[in-house]
Amino acid sequence: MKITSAEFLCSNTDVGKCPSEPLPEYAFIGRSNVGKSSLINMLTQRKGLAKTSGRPGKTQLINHFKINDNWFLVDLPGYGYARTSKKDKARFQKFITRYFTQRSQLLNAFLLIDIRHAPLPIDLEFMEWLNSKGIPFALVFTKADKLKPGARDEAIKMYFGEMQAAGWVEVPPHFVTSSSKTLGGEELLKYIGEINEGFRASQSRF
Ligand SMILES: Nc1nc2c(ncn2[C@@H]2O[C@H](COP(=O)(O)OP(=O)(O)OP(=O)(O)O)[C@@H](O)[C@H]2O)c(=O)[nH]1
Ligand SMILES: [Mg+2]
Repeated sequence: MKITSAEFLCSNTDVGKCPSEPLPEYAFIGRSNVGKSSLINMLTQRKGLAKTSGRPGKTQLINHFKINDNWFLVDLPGYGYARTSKKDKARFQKFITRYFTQRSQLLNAFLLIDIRHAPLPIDLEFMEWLNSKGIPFALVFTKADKLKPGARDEAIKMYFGEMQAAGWVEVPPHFVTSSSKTLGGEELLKYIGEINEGFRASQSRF
């Protein structure tokens, strides 16, 4: 699938105020600084569309981007940033939880993992939580440019080995990306395109 148009629609903390059109939606989540906003810019080929920063904690709101006029990409705040105040952490957790549990058009979450990191408890907990809520998700190993190709495969193998040791019988679909070297976008967009098609086919039956 090709992205031909991408526009920023709105930012907010209230899921009730998110766009009301019943279009398929995909959310990017993961630790602060993992590269969520950069990946949205890479996929849409629009550099400044989502705000990025070298410092963790840049994205603070639920940001909706309308793609090809018929689906949404959503950039969310990261979790796990140690320097966020307790009050802000609780606030983020509240609106992110509401977003995931109430946004019925969310078809798939993409959980981003820095390819250099072994499974971190916070990521595994988040995966378990998504699973418990029945929210489908795929993993995106980001910053692949930081490792040589052979080391990437090894890192992913180790990651899945540890996930299995933590009790995951089936590992989720996964993608390997680099926003700075523009890698992995086509596969990810193909995946979204397939889900979009399934969604539209299921709707046209009624
Ligand atoms: N080398 C490399 N750096 C990257 C890549 N993706 C993002 N970065 C850098 O990582 C930093 C964080 O990127 P963001 O896209 O702002 O990360 P985020 O996950 O949106 O962060 P928060 O909004 O704070 O949660 C920036 O300095 C980016 O330039 C990548 O694929 N490779
Ligand atoms: Mg961000």
